[in-house]
Amino acid sequence: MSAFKKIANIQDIEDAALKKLDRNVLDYYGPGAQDNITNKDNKLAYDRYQLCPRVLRDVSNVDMSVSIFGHTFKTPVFVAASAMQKMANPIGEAGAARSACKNGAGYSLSTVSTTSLEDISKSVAPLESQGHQSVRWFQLYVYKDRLKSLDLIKRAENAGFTALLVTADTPYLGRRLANIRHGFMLPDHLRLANFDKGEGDSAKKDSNYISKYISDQIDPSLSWKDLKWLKTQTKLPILVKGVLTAEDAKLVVENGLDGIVVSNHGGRQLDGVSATIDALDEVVQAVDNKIPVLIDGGVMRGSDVFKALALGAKAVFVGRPVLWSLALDGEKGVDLMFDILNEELRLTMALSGVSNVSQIDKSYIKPLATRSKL
Ligand SMILES: Cc1cc2nc3c(=O)[nH]c(=O)nc-3n(C[C@H](O)[C@H](O)[C@H](O)COP(=O)(O)O)c2cc1C
Ligand SMILES: CCCCC(=O)C(=O)O
Repeated sequence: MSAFKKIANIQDIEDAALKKLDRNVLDYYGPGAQDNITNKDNKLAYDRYQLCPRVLRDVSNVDMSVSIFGHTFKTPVFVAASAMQKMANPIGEAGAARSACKNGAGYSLSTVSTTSLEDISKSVAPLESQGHQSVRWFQLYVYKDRLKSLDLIKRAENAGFTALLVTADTPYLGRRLANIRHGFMLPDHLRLANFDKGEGDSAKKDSNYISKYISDQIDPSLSWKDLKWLKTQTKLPILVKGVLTAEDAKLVVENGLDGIVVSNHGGRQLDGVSATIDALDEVVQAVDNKIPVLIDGGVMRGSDVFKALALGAKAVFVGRPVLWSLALDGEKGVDLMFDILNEELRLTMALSGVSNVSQIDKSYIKPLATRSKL
């Protein structure tokens, strides 16, 4: 048997990355909160839906493009906002932003990134001048110091970001046991690049740096009235990230906000909540096509993307797969991730008998059948 092994799927990328990263980083990137139940279930839940393909349809051309807020993306696979990507690879957030741009995919940048939002825009500028389109969204944490958030919004607008994702599920950080046990520290050579030097330094006195940073800085009193106020402070559409119920989905619409990301933060916040794919249907029903609904959590395969689209998501974000891909090979690693997920989605669509995304609906999936008795 040949020892040669080619990376064939996202799990292969994850396996390779787990061998490369050190414990400080792995403890932070990998696990969910508490007992990791929701993080695991985000993935497993996709297997509880089966595909229901149609045959003998012309699938010689498959178009994976989707439109959101007037932008057409070449793929519904988007990059999720995750913190501190330079711990995975020195190119950090710019590697993922450039790869998303080349692939015509949506990109989102975390407030607590290790590359500034201005530098992200600079990193994609050469690609834009070659004709690639970069659609960049900014994930906003709302600080106790509102001026800090307002300043980020203005800078995001000026740097060409075209939507805000306001994270609603993190009034406090979830209990991430590996970080509590071993401590977690942003390595000394890195910093939270959207802020002046020294941001977060006082939290560094605490071994669980991130948890302390959030409790010092992020406003746990955030409520719907604050989001309504935020809406008056920017022309950018605001998506609420972290919605899991029909009730909250309706409130997003009633409060005049522009979109939803069905998310449990990759299982990193409240452990024990449902997998996101299981929450998607009720959110989509509640929203009744008034605003776009997107989803993240546990997406590892093109068929997972297909199932999310079938349940009404307009697009799907991937979080950890981007981090593992950066760890594997920087920007090229993320290119490989897109190649794999796009090819898997294209093939799932073709083998299901659909040639464009608007044809994908609930008739193409069903809950896992129980095995019939022989
Ligand atoms: C290491 C890491 C850091 C993250 N940082 C942020 C963040 O700064 N802001 C945020 O809204 N979500 C953050 N998230 C959550 C992601 O945006 C996304 O919801 C989640 O990763 C999706 O699940 P997946 O990793 O299974 O794809 C982070 C996730 C990870 C894994
Ligand atoms: C201050 C960093 C918080 C990042 C975050 O959202 C996460 O770790 O899930």
